[in-house]
Amino acid sequence: MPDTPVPAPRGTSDSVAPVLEAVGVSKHFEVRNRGGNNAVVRAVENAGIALHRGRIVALVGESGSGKTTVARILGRFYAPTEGEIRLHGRPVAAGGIARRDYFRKVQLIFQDPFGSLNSLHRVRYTLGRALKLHGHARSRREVEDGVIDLLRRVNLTPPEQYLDKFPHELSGGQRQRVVIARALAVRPEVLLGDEPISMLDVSIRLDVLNLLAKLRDEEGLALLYITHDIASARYLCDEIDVMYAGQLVEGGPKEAVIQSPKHPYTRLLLDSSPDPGRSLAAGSASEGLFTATGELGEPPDPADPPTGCRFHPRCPFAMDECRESFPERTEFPDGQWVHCWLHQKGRAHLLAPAPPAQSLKETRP
Ligand SMILES: Nc1ncnc2c1ncn2[C@@H]1O[C@H](COP(=O)(O)OP(=O)(O)OP(=O)(O)O)[C@@H](O)[C@H]1O
Repeated sequence: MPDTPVPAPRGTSDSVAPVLEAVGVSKHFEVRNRGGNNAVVRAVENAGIALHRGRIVALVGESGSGKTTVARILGRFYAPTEGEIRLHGRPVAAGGIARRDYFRKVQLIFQDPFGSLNSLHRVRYTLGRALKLHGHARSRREVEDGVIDLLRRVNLTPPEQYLDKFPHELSGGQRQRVVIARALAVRPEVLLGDEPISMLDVSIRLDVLNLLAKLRDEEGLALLYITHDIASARYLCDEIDVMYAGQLVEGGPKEAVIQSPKHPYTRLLLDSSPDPGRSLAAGSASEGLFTATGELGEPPDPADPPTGCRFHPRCPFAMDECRESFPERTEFPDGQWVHCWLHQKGRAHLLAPAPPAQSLKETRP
């Protein structure tokens, strides 16, 4: 993996209105627990996320933190229990925007390229059908040209080599490119990628990340990139949002979040991954820092989450306030933000990193 991350386009997300936005969304699932009683899984609580043209937001968090649920709410697979989704500022719920129109603008890419494609259909049919369904090609010639163009855009070249392949004749990375091409056939403005590289061979992950970067830079797509892996988030994204047990705890420009985390949970994540470049190159995302639960402890049960800030039982700085209520958002001039009582109570200095052992020795009298 190269050292240099893909450069972010100029401008900040604050300067323009978001294409797609989740505003104060919660998702509660009603389930039956092991004892046969009704329970409510509080998968996402009052989350806000904004996706802008030509920018990629990473949503990171350990397994079960609610990332997929956020993507499914944004993709209109789930209706939020509370809050709303806005496309170009217009609420989408209750007839605001027809589902078909919505799916023309917003496409979701799943983790599993194997399960996402119909094994009985050749690439030509899969992509051609998507073009026809959305009215972007009619005649045989238009469909053929459109399919070839899509294959080129996802770097499956020469395209003729892929037209008549079945999914099982493609590698995992090629299949994921076909999945992305099918999403592009719709001409969306937003792509929601739910761990789009985690099931791919390590050797081809970087290619798919670079393809997503190209779609951002050259086509101005707004992207949500869901991952366990901070290394790939740092490589690809412009912003990183951190989710813990259904609550978005921190976010902002990626380097600000990585260099100067403002939430103890983000700090723990980063401390568990001293070299964020390593986990992408070394193996699967699940081998990265988020499964190092020995260090991070167990996440809470979403059917019985802790009160207040859900991180407080694992937080070394927990105060009474943390148990009582979830803090307001603290904003910083560079666009970084955090929900943490340390900042509300003037105790953020506790988060400052300890000086390295060497410099301690040097300054000792
Ligand atoms: N349809 C559902 N019914 C009941 N509970 C659900 C449903 N979907 C998700 N959950 C629960 O909501 C919580 C958040 O799940 P979600 O899949 O969004 O997390 P995640 O961060 O994407 O995890 P992973 O990284 O493992 O995919 C989990 O406790 C999960 O079990």
